[in-house]
Amino acid sequence: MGNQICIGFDEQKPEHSQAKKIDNFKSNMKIFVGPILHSFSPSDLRILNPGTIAVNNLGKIEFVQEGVHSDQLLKKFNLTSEHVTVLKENQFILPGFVDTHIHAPQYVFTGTGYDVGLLEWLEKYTFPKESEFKDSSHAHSSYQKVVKRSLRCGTTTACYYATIHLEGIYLFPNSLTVSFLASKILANVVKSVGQRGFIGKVNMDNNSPDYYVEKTEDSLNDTSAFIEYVNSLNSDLVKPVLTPRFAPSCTSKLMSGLADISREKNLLIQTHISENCGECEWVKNLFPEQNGYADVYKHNGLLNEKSVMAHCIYLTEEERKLFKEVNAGISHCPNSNFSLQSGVLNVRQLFREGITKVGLGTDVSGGYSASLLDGMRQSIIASKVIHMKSRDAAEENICEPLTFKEAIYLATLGGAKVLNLEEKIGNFEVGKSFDALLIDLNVGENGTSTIDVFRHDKIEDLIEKFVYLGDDRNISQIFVAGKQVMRSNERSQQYLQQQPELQFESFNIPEHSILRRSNDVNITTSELNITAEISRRIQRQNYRNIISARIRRLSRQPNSVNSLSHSSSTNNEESAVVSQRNYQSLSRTADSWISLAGNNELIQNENRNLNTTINNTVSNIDINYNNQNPLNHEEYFVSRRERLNTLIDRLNSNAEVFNRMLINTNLNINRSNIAYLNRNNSVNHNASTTSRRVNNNSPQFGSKVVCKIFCKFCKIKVSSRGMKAKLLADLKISSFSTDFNSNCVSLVNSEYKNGKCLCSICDFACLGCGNVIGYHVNQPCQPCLKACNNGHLWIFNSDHVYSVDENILWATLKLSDRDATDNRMEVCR
Ligand SMILES: O=c1[nH]c(=O)c2nc[nH]c2[nH]1
Repeated sequence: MGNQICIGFDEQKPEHSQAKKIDNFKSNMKIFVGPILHSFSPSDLRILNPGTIAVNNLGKIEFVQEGVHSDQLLKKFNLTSEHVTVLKENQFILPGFVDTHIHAPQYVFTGTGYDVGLLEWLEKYTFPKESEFKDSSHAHSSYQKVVKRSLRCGTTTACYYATIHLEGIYLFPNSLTVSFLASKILANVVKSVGQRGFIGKVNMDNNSPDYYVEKTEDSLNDTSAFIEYVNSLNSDLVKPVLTPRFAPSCTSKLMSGLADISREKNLLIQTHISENCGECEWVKNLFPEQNGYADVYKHNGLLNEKSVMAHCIYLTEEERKLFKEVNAGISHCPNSNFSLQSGVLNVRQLFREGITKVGLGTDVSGGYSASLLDGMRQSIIASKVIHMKSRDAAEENICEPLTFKEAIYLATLGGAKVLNLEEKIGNFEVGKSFDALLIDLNVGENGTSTIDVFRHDKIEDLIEKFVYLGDDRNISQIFVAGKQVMRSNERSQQYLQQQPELQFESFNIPEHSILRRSNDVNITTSELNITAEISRRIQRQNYRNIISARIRRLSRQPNSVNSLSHSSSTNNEESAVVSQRNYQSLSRTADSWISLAGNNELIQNENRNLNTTINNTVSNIDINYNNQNPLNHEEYFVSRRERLNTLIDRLNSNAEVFNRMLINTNLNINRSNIAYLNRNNSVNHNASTTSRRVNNNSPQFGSKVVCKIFCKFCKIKVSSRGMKAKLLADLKISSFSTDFNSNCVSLVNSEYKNGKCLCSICDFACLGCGNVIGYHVNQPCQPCLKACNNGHLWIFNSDHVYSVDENILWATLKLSDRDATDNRMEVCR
C-alpha cells in the first residue's frame, strides 16, 4: 500500500487544505545520498560518487547533483533528517530497467522448449500455450507470476505482449458471477503491482492455427475495446500498445487497420522483424510486391517513430537507414536470439551508424530469463561473438565489444528511448520520474549474495560486478514514479494473494444473456453453467470436508457414540436400524444441499461422493460400536439420535450456514497464516495505542454519511462505520476510512513509513481472503495528528473495497461509540 499517504481526510476539506497540500509536497520529499549512476548516451555513463538526489511527493526528481547536499535541501524545504537516506557502503542507485519486449503468457513455459528454431517453436510450444489464456483464472495466476518476477528483477517499465484474447470466462466458486477479462487481466495486474507498462492485445488473422486465430474485423474491434479498457484504468503508468504479432500472421488489412488506430490514438506499435532467416524468406514470399520486411511494415503504416521493433538481426543497410530516418526503435533480445538460434544482432554497427534508439528485451520466453541483468550480459556476449568474427576475418572495421557501461545504457535510457519515454524516465534528470533501483551488494552478509567485495574494489568495479554477477537479491529497493514497490516482505505476502478466485472484479449476469463473442459463437449463461459447476465443486468439496469433520468430532465427544460404546448392550439390530435411519436422513440432507446446485452429471458425481463419505463415516461409528459391544443401548441410541438429528438440523438450516462456515474457515486459515508470517517477520503490531490521541471531534464530519465497507475480493463486510475520504497530501486519492479496528481485518507485515509524511503505518489484510486492502496509522506524525481527521486511522484503499451508504450521518452515530478509545473493536460480520 506504499503509495498512500497516511491519514485519510474528509472530502469536505478545511479552508487551509491547499496550504497543507503544499506543505506535504515538501514534507514528503525523499533525499538519497550516495553513489548514483545514470546514462546520457551509450558512451556517457555518469557516476556521482557521492551524489544527492531529491524526489518530491509526485515522484519527480527535484534535484540531482554531485556531492552531499542534504543539509542545504533540508534547510530549503524545512525538512528533518528523517527524509534523508544515506546509502551504506557497497550500495548505489541506478535507473530502473526497461524491458522493451516481453511475452507475458509465454512465461508459463520459460526455460523449456529450446530444441527448435523460431517458426517450429511457435507452432510446437507457443501457440498452444498462448491459446490457454482464454481461461481467465489461468491468465490471472500466470500473469501475476510473470509481472511480479519481472518487477522483482528490477524492471520498472515493461512492454508486454498478452494474447489474442480480449475477454475470458471466470466463475467464482460461490456464486454465478462472471468476469470479463483475459488480456485485460494483464493490464490490471501490472497496475496492481505498481509497474510502469505497455500492454498489447496480440493481433493474428493469418497463417495461424485454427485454435488461435481471429477474424480481421474481430481483431480490430477487440483491439479498440482493449484500448478503451486500458485507458479506463486511468493510470499514469499503464498504457495500451498495438501488437500485430509479425507480418506472417497479419493480413495487410489488419496491419493498416492497426496503423489507423495508432495514428488516431497516438499509440506505440510493437512487432517482430527480421529475427530468423526462414521467417525473412517467408515474408518475401508472402509480400512479393514489397521491397523487403521493413517495407511491408512501412507500406502498411506500421514503421515510424512509434514502432518498437523486436530483433532486427537481418535488417539490410538500407533498412537500417530507413529505421534511422523514421526514428523507429529497436528492441535487442540477445537471450532469445541465442536460445532460438536466430542470429546475433550487431549493436556496435547500429551505434556506429548513429542508431541509438536501441534497448533490451528479455523476450520471455524465446529468452529464458525475465531479468535484464541477464539481458545486459548476453548483449555483451553477443557483441563479443560479432567482435571475434570481425577480428578473425580481419575486417577493416573491427567491431569492438559492448562495454558494461553501454549495456547499462541499453537497459535504461536506451529502453526509455525505444518506448518514447525518454522525457519521463531512463536517467535522473530533474523533472523526470524517479524510477530507480537501490542496489545492495552487502546481502552477502546473510550468505545470499553472489558477489564478494574486496578492499581494492572501486565504485566502477562494484557496478561492473553487479552487471556480471548480480541478481534480484541485490535489488534491495525498487521505485516507480517515486513510490517504493514490491518491498521485500511482499514476497511472503504473495502467498496469501495467490488465492486465484478472489482477485477479480465481477458482476452478476442475468440468465441467458450473451456473455461473449468468440469466433462467432455466442455463449449464454446456461452454457456457462457447465463451467460454473466446476467452480461449485470446490465449494462442495469444502462442504463435504466440513460434514465429515463434524461427524468425526461428534464421534469423539464424551457421551457420544464412542464413549457410550463402553456401556453394555446386546441390541445390535436396533442399533443398525437407527443408524440406517440416521444415515438416510443425513444423506437426504446432503442430497438437498447438492440439489441446490443443479442437476447435471458433475453434481451427481459429487452427490455420490458425498453419500459415500457419509456412509463410510456412519458405518465406522457402527463398526466401533459393534466391536466394542456397548452395554447401554438405550442411552446410546438416544444420544446418537439426538446428536445426529442436531447435526442434520444444523446442516439443513440454510445456505447461509455453509457460506458462513466457509468464511469462518477462511478467516481462521488467514488469521493463522498471517500470524505465522508476522511471527516469522517478528512484527510488532500496535494498532490501537494511538487512537485515543487523534482528533475525533471535528464538527465538519457530522454531515457525512456513514457507509458499510466491503472487501472487493471476497465481498465480506469489513466495516459498518466507514466514511468516504480523501488523502490530504494528495487530493486525487480517494479512499475510505474508519475509526474502529474491525475483527475482519488483520495487520500484516512490518510497520513502515512511506516517505510522504512521518506517520508510521502498517498494512492490513482482509481476513476473508488474505488480500491487503488498506493500512493503519500506528503512530501519526505531528502534522497529521493535529489535522482534523475524525479519529480515522484505518484507511481502506478504494481500489480494493467498495461501500454501501447507510441511512445514518456521522453526527448521529452514538457518542459512546465515537468516544470509545482503547481496544476499539468492531464485530462486523
Ligand atoms: O521471439 C519471438 N517470439 C514470438 O512469440 C514471436 N512471434 C512471432 N515472432 C516471434 N518471435
